Amino acid sequence: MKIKTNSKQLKLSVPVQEPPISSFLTASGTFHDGDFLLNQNGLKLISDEKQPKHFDSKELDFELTPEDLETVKVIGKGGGGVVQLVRHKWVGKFFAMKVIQMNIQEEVRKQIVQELKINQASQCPHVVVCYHSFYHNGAFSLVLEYMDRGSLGDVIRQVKTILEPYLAVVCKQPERISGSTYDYSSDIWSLGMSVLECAIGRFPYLQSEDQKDPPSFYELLAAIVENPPPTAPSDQFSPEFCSFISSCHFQYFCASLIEHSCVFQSHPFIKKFEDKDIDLEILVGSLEEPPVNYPD
Ligand SMILES: Nc1ncnc2c1ncn2[C@@H]1O[C@H](COP(=O)(O)OP(=O)(O)OP(=O)(O)O)[C@@H](O)[C@H]1O
Repeated sequence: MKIKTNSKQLKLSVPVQEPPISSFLTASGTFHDGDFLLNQNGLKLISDEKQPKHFDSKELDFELTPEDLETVKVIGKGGGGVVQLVRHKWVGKFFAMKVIQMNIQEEVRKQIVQELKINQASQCPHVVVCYHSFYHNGAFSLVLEYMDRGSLGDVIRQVKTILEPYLAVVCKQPERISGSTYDYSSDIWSLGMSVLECAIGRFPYLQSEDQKDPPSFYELLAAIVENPPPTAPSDQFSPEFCSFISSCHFQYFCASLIEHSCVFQSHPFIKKFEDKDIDLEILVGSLEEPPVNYPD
């Protein structure tokens, strides 16, 4: 007898085969990924000449090991892990320590390694300094410059919206990070969305001002795919600002044009306040609450 089968019903999803632990962790507890080595002594990069290059504590004139740090309190939580306020036991200096649990999934590990490499290599004065990083007891720890006002998100929670002149200065600073060869179209799109959120005081993909909870991942995905990209309301914002937000979308959807990008270098919105000497300290000074993460 011949049984008729529906080929669709026979589809099986095969679980992704993750590489064995030994492919990224040595027996002595050193995490490795290509030329990247990380353990409780810190980070090393093996150059082409196979000479390990040690990364010493950036800009610090004292030693920094995990044992030198004591936790004061937890100050934040992000997608990647928990952020603690820590104090150097002997010197008394405060740091923010981001602790990310090692993930067995290769893709997530690659992202963590990428973040660690970028943090380590960054020399930009507008990027939070990563003084040191460790891998210990199954977790990555990044010892970061402590920002006593928290993140831009923490500032918006207090001021609700940020005025255009300050946003222009903030945008001008990411420009300095990226330089003229910046070509991450999705990050340009994210910048546009973040700046718009700061300006209107709510997540741009929310349906209305009453909807306080951010959408779920799938709601967001559907909104991005099905709707035109959010724009700045032209009756509330300058033509330059509205054009800047639209340009960020445009750059994203026309990635090939990125090379010739004029978004950061010469966009009228960025240039508009250039000679006005806008000081972000005035924005920070206007916050009513004391520094959110200040030690008790
Ligand atoms: N260097 C820092 N100084 C002071 N507070 C910080 C510092 N870094 C992070 N925080 C606090 O911890 C919170 C979480 O930060 P974290 O970088 O883990 O996540 P995120 O950037 O908000 O999101 P994601 O993990 O998705 O990137 C921030 O919102 C902020 O309040």
